[in-house]
Amino acid sequence: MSFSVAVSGATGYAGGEVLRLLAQHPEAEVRTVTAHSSAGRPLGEAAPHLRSLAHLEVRETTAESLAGHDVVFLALPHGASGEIAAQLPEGTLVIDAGADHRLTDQAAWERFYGEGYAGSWPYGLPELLISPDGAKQREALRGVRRVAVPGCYPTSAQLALAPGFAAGLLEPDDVVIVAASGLSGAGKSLKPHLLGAEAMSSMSPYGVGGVHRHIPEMEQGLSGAAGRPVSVSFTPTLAPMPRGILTTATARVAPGVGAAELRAAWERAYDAEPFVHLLPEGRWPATKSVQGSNHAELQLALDEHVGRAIVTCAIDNLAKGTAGGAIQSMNLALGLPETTGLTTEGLAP
Ligand SMILES: NC(=O)C1=CN([C@@H]2O[C@H](COP(=O)(O)OP(=O)(O)OC[C@H]3O[C@@H](n4cnc5c(N)ncnc54)[C@H](OP(=O)(O)O)[C@@H]3O)[C@@H](O)[C@H]2O)C=CC1
Ligand SMILES: CC(=O)N[C@@H](CCC(=O)OP(=O)(O)O)C(=O)O
Repeated sequence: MSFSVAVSGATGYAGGEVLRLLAQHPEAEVRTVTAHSSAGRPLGEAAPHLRSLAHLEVRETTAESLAGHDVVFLALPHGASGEIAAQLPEGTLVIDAGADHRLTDQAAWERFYGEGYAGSWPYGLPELLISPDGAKQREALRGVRRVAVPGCYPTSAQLALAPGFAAGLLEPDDVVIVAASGLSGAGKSLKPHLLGAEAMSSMSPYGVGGVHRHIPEMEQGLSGAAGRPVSVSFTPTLAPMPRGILTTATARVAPGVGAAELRAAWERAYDAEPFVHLLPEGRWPATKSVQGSNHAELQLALDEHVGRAIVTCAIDNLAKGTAGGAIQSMNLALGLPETTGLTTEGLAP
């Protein structure tokens, strides 16, 4: 059985990666691609790497152009997907790569995004531990017709720390997360600080001081895992690479927690997961190993000097951090094997 699919924001980085993965998905048939300023042009002009889909004409993003498909992916700027999603039939599976439907707390959404809260949808991170009893988000995605795909930083941060919170091993009030992202995380539109001359051979922080919009999303997920409020200090940095996120997340361990107990919690959480793995001791995550794949690599250590767990996680921001996670959720929603059309193999060198 194959499913008809429309992808909006098809000429952007997130939409383009959704299309690259759909082109290799055995059950998906991409019928429609939509965007905005490139409407009326062949997709191949904006996305020459998508050879098998290059002939499709990009259409304007409207409820009419997206109608009549089994699955619609929205990869639009923040604020644009809430409005269009409200016009799509309830029976259509709508998967939003943007932030419009990620947060359950309206006040938090408005604080970071402004007006236009559109309600929350099932959160598309199947491996996320959602309570101290070991339940995962996966079950909440089976058969749904709406999915909010997580932000790329929150994907890595929550995968990094949720096992420790669910197991009661980490203190909730002293969590520090620093992450480096490849430049594609900022999207395709022109931004002066992302010009090659500014961003190559250089690293710099941005969104410093508790102002990045991914903070409430991280706190929402980690609080669920912990069963009590978790507060997060988060600092993003830009790294001179096209793709990839390397997150370093640290938290104080509860009194008496040792290294073996920490390791066992992460092993228990992820040993049976197809796309999230704790590396063997002594090996550390690298963005290169996960490039182009739906894989998240983790490693951890106990810094006994300061009593902190240090957890690192590498993902591809466009794959597991967006499009891969979106397709994994699509598979669950449609009742397909969760791994269909996805890979754990990265690119080397
Ligand atoms: N880049 C990333 O790593 C991640 C991105 N996301 C999310 O995915 C979404 C898209 O991001 P990204 O691909 O990076 O952005 P891009 O800037 O690369 O692409 C934006 C896309 O949206 C289209 N577009 C712009 N304005 C409108 C509009 N008013 N109506 C319809 N279409 C419009 C553009 O079309 P055109 O070019 O024709 O104007 C383009 O196809 C965002 O919500 C982002 O938060 C989520 C996780 C990670
Ligand atoms: C490098 C960079 O600029 N990254 C983006 C995050 C991209 C992403 O995943 O987030 P959304 O889906 O919430 O847009 C940022 O910090 O705003």
